[in-house]
Amino acid sequence: MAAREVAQEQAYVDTVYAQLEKAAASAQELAKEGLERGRIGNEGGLVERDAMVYQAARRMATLDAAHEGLVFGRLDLRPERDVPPRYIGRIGLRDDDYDTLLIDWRAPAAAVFYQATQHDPQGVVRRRILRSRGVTVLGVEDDLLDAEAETDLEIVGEGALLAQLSRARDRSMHSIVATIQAEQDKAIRAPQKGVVSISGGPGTGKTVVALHRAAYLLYADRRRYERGGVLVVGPSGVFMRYIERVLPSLGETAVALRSLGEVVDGVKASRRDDPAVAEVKGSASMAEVLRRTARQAVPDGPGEYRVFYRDDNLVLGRRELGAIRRQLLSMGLRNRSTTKVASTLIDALWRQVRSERGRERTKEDFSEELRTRDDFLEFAAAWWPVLDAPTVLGWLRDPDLLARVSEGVLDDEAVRLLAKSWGETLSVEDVALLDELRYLLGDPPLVNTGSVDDEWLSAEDSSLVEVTTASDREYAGPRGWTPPTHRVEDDGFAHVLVDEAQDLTPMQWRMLGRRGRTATWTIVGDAAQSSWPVPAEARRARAEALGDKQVHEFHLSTNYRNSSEIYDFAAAYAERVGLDADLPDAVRSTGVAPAELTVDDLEAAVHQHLTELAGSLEGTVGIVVPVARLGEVTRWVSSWGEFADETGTPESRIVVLPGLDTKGLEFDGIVVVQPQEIEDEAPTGRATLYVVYTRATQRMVTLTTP
Ligand SMILES: Nc1ncnc2c1ncn2[C@@H]1O[C@H](COP(=O)(O)OP(=O)(O)OP(=O)(O)O)[C@@H](O)[C@H]1O
Repeated sequence: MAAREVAQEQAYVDTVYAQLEKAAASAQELAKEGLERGRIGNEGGLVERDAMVYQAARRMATLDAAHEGLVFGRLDLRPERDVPPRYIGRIGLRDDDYDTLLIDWRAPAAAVFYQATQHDPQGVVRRRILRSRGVTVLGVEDDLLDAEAETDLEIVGEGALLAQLSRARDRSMHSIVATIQAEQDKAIRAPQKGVVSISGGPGTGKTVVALHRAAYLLYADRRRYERGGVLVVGPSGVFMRYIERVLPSLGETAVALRSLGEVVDGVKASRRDDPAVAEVKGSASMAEVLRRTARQAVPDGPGEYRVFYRDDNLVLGRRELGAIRRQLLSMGLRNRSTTKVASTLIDALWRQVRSERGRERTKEDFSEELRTRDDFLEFAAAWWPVLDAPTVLGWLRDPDLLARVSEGVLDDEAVRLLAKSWGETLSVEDVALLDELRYLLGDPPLVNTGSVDDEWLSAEDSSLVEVTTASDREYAGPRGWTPPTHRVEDDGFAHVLVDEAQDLTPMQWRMLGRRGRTATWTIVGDAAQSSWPVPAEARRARAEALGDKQVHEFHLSTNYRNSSEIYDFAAAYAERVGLDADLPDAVRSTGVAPAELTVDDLEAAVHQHLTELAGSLEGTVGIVVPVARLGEVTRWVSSWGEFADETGTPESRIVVLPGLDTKGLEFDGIVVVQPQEIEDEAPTGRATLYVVYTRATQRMVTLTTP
């Protein structure tokens, strides 16, 4: 019976793929036609070409992405409705007569696929999930939702969800379109306005649900979100690589995926400060410290200007210059005031002109003379240069300046920690400080480029070689969307999605808030997994970032990641150490409890258990270590030749990583090395260890020396 059902579905799926081929061919045709238009050689042709090539590229990207597992669902409704079965897929497709062949999973007509339950079947008799590889249907799994309906439908399989959850994990997250659960679907399709806040314990699908929500929004209001951009922010580069395939696999690329170290356009940081330093740099007090810093005189700038004018010796010394600086700062952002510097200095100098010969001339004469003097112009430029944020952040390396701007805001210990924290490269925590300074300083005034723009647009100019088209830029890679410039005015997005939000520092909330002033938001987090030690301060910063937007709360209550044995162990730990954890139900059991072992020889034990897990599990294995042991354990593992092919790259099956870096990730097997040390490493070490204990899908071993 099962084989017969599969064969029937295969016939339908074949029809859909044939239509997909046709759609792809017509998209290519459109691209070709567009390029032809570009050759006509007038501006209209170019614009049309860009629009057509862009549309075609978007269509092709969507069609390409949808290829794998294109058709994944079928709904049979009650017979009295007398409608043919509905097929649900990654994209929508119509046949040549414009009849629906496949419904996009995000379309209203597909909602019932996710929301119908036995308790409330909503007219659905049978929900069927098709399991495929490439274009081949491998099997079907059915749910009978309405046993009373009179039909001759066959029921096959025993639950697509459990089959999906038991699969071996690789290093990337996968889309869950086929098995989205009803409570998850509600969050995905939540009203677009304001803020959707999704909470839930470990493994409840917060991340994957949030990403499907981004895809849903792009579907529901493509114009708005594609134009304004969707920003997805996660804790680390490793995490962003883990999730980066989900949206493209749903056909969506108009999304900027950024880790917290990459939120500021053009900046990339991955180094993390020590927890104690991170606490200082992340605290809201830093906003005041930076405000004062951005008002300081340029540290190596000139301290005096002298000029002899007719009979007068005119001098601007430190005190006068300080007053002029404050006056300029009161007039607007520092960089924006560059245009007012010369005239303000001239005003101050003119007030010193007292001699008769000096006063014979007008102020305009005086001004004109100064503006042609090289020494004056050089002085003005050096005294009030256009400042970029990294330069000003660098001022804080000077202990005297740091002490001056921190006075009364940071305590001595915080100042000491900051003073020795600055490294060769920016840390993740520095990025939010940098962003704060960008806004305090302002963009420099735009230089007038005259008629350059007009020249660029001239299609007659045969020397004009176009390097990229809009579609090249958008579809260049998985992290597609970028703002048009690095200027603060282009920082805003139409939607901001924050994952692992419980870890954001107040300064990071400020940074994101500036990107989402007019945006809708999705915020995802679990307070018990927080590694930020001052939650009340972060809550205030979050509220400020969101302003008066309405917040819609959603809660997820089932853990789909961990086996129940592993999650019971983690939950018992959370209770024992007093974490106020949101404890979901874990639905899948393996019959294998985690092993807590005390060992004499740590290296030999890691080797033994890694060998065992890597041998018995098909998917990924993580070795989680205290930060202080990262180098040592990494050396061990790379010296064991048998794992050489499976370690060493970001895609490897076996990875060694510190506790904090496991946030958001999952592995089939986990070896936890010295859990007590992980707990003791930071004030929030218990939350970190709880995160570590909730990463494994199948097996977990903890190793402790006596
Ligand atoms: N409806 C579903 N069908 C299939 N798999 C699912 C479903 N919901 C969640 N999962 C899987 O459960 C795992 C956990 O999901 P996810 O990482 O999104 O959880 P999370 O709540 O963000 O976890 P954490 O807070 O612990 O990082 C993933 O492998 C995800 O694919």
